[in-house]
Amino acid sequence: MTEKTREAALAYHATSPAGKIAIQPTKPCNTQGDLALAYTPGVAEPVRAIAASPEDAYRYTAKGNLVAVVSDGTAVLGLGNVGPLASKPVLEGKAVLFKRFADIDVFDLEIKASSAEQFIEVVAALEPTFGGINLEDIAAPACFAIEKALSERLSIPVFHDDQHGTAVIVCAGLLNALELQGKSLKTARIVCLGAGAAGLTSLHLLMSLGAAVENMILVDSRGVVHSERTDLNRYKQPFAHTTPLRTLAEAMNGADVFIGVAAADLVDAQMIRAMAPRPVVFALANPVPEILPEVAHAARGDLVMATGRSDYPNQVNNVLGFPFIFRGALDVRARQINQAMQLGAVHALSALAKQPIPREVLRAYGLDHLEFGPDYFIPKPLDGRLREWVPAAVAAAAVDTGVAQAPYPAHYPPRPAPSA
Ligand SMILES: NC(=O)C1=CN([C@@H]2O[C@H](COP(=O)(O)OP(=O)(O)OC[C@H]3O[C@@H](n4cnc5c(N)ncnc54)[C@H](OP(=O)(O)O)[C@@H]3O)[C@@H](O)[C@H]2O)C=CC1
Ligand SMILES: CC(=O)C(=O)O
Ligand SMILES: [Mg+2]
Repeated sequence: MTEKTREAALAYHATSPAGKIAIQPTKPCNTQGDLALAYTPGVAEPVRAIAASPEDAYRYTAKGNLVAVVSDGTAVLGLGNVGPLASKPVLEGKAVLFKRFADIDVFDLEIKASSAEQFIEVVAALEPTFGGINLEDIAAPACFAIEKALSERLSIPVFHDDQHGTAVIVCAGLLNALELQGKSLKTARIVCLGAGAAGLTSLHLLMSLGAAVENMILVDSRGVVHSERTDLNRYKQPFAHTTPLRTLAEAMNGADVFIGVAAADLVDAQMIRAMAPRPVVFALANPVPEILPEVAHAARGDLVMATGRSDYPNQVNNVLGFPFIFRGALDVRARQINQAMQLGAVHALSALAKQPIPREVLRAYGLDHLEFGPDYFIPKPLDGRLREWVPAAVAAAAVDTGVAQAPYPAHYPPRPAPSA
């Protein structure tokens, strides 16, 4: 990051009021009469109603449109375990995006927990407050057990954004990028650098779309994940093949796809040159990718590329997922966000990228023209059509798979065909 950008980012956050989000009332509270409704004695009426019928919480409180964005600060972007307090700008950022893109209200909750069990207890105890839980920036492997325990205990959706949000966008982006390169997901040789929340879950969702585990090479901080390693946790083990490959450089030789969800500057031009013809390079670590686009493009002219950032073309980032996936899930009161709902989002995103781009989207990005191609194979976050396309696909899949507790909303676009 340049010194100028660093200063601009700090000034942006420090401008009064500090931070990025505030809470505001939704009902008038200006007169004695308003006060008597908002607070005592009037407030006792919804209290009585909810005590008698818990479902009424969705009618009389903000619960149904309120999501907790929760972190323990153990894997904040690619900056590592910086702790819960330092995760607050990221969580406030997620809150802004939930509100800006999907009109969902958020409390950001930075939890100082001494163990995964304590973290689970704290979050589980918050269930009455929220319509859904978005776990954020919790390191693997603890994130897998935390999400599983909370999903089993709670009857509201629990969604680890870095796992499933990222996986949805990686899949949507990769389907389109491979199409542009004339390659198939079934036969593509995929190298994934990063065997944590984002990496492992992206590989699993890619497999549900037809990618073959035998074509995947997983790489972590100790090199290639292979069958002779004795240090692998149970989440990495399914990807441990018998192979002579040991280093990232060896793994990249002949690869069709590189997915980087690890840390900054781990890939060099030589590795990119060693990939197969017409490769796909997703360097998704934030804030600094595994390789910068200018370096990768200089290495060869036949690649298509994405990063996780807003300042390059093709932003493969979970911002395209979590606001819209939760919008669809909340609107049908889904009990969970299952794989069918995630795949609904994948197909909606990849299809939307092939539609002509409205003028207001071009304007927001200062562009005259853009069409489906190497510089545009995933929708842009400021595209207002995301708010229609993705929630509709997610809500339809929730209804079809029986996890919705409310019907497909009447104000949504006409129902898309059931997801495959
Ligand atoms: N663009 C997007 O939308 C998203 C991007 N990300 C980015 O992906 C990265 C990982 O996030 P997440 O999965 O949540 O984090 P985790 O902590 O769960 O996983 C990090 C993984 O990266 C590996 N790793 C870390 N440093 C290195 C290194 N120097 N060389 C090789 N591997 C390394 C770790 O290896 P080991 O297992 O050996 O410890 C681990 O497997 C971050 O940079 C984050 O910003 C994450 C989510 C969304
Ligand atoms: C985008 C995001 O969630 C991350 O980098 O962690
Ligand atoms: Mg994250």
